[in-house]
Amino acid sequence: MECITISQINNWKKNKNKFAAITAYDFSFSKLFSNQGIPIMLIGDSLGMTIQGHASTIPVTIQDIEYHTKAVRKGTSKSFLLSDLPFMSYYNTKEALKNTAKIIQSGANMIKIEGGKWLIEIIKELSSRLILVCGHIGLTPQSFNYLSGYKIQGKEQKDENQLIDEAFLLEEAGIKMLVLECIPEQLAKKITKNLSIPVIGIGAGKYTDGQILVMQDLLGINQGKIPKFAKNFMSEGRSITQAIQQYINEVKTGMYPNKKYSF
Ligand SMILES: Nc1nc(=O)c2c([nH]1)NC[C@@H]1CN(c3ccc(C(=O)N[C@@H](CCC(=O)O)C(=O)O)cc3)CN21
Ligand SMILES: CC(C)C(=O)C(=O)O
Ligand SMILES: [Mg+2]
Repeated sequence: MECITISQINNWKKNKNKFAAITAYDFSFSKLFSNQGIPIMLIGDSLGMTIQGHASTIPVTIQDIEYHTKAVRKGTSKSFLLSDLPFMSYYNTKEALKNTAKIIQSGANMIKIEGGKWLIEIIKELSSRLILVCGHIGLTPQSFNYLSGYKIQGKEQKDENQLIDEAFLLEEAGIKMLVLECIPEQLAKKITKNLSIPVIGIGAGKYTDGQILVMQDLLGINQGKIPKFAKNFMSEGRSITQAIQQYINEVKTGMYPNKKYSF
């Protein structure tokens, strides 16, 4: 089966076809999500919390992401796979290149890195070598300590301006996709409209080109603190496949995320 490509994803943005992405960490769920028509799966460093039971994503290693990326790739030849580079695995260009190689060789189509301005040179190097890079700004969980917890970002005018500037800078440096996490809906709308690359939101309201959720949140498996934006699609007695269909449908029609799940 042919794999979804970045040019297809670009077309979805152009044609205003909203798309639903989901995190996946293993073979079984990868196969199920892919068979249900999920076009993009993220091997997220959230696995440090959802799979390993840590209190943050900080302990996740490049070996962990390699292992899970390989498992997820075994489950699908169709879905576009995006893998996080974990904490401190891209602190300079050399480390970023070395660790990107491991992840792409494990089966990822694109890598994702968290941060703004400081990443410019690294993104330029990676994209000049024709690596697909996804940015991630707003709430960046790898900066959990610096941010004093998992909180909404971009609420003050100056933070809003900084996020807009960073989004432009990252696009200019060469990212081909951007994740916006936990920011006000109107700010995400502005950024999405003004970038030519696809923007995926989580807790960023309904105007982004795509949505992503952590699989344990949308399948009601998360027994800890549930973020405001996370919707349990397993309610009303649905099966897992029905829940995934419901999620895809609600994203495509703009039903999710409504006000209740946005900032
Ligand atoms: N299961 C799970 N779901 C996630 O979405 C997720 C992870 N794990 N781990 C990595 C990060 C951490 N994330 C989080 C975690 C908590 C909140 C949270 O509780 N936020 C408050 C915001 C409070 C505010 O500033 O208004 C909320 O009520 O949603 C948000 C994102 C998102 N990611
Ligand atoms: C929440 C998403 C965007 C992520 O980075 C992860 O799952 O690690
Ligand atoms: Mg992540």
